[in-house]
Amino acid sequence: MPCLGSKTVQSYSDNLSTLYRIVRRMILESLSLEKYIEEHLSTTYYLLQVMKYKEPQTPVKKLGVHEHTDRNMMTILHQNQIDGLEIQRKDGEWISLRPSQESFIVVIGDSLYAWTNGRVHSANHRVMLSGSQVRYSVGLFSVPKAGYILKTPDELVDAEHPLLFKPFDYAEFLKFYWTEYVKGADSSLKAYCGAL
Ligand SMILES: O=C(O)CCC(=O)C(=O)O
Ligand SMILES: [Fe+2]
Repeated sequence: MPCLGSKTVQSYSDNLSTLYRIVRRMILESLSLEKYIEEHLSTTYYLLQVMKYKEPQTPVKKLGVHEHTDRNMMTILHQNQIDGLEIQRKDGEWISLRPSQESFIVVIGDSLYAWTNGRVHSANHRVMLSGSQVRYSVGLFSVPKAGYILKTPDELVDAEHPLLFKPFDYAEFLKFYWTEYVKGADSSLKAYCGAL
């Protein structure tokens, strides 16, 4: 990747985090949970990650990133014009995304899925590569700060929607995740603090 320079990276992250805050506000407003907006924004930090996928030199699709859900709150992705991201629908079918050059893709993570008691879905996704061009993508990962307890608001829990996850500290969950992951055990958020 060409050298971006720290100023460019900083202003890019600033703009993306503004977009993040807009989307987050829209989600909370759609759930009538505006009162939590400030709390959420002040307990979130951002990680900007640049990913480079080598050209696979094959017409047959090759795995770039294994299927997964993001564990954090929300991820905003942008790619160069080389496609590869695939999202799994709830019925199991995989969809290849063809975003325009101006598009940003919002991926909901398990933490927001848990906090909203399943109201927003953290979709399984993966990267599949083909062709002879290098793929770059940039992701802004919004992450809950250590020590902040993510607790599903009472407004989202009722007889029809029983509590899915007990309150959790994301940093503690990550410790659990990596410990279980290396053992090959179930390291999902459900295994850590599932309430059902
Ligand atoms: O490169 C992409 O488009 C997606 C990468 C991704 O899903 C991730 O880093 O979590
Ligand atoms: Fe991801």
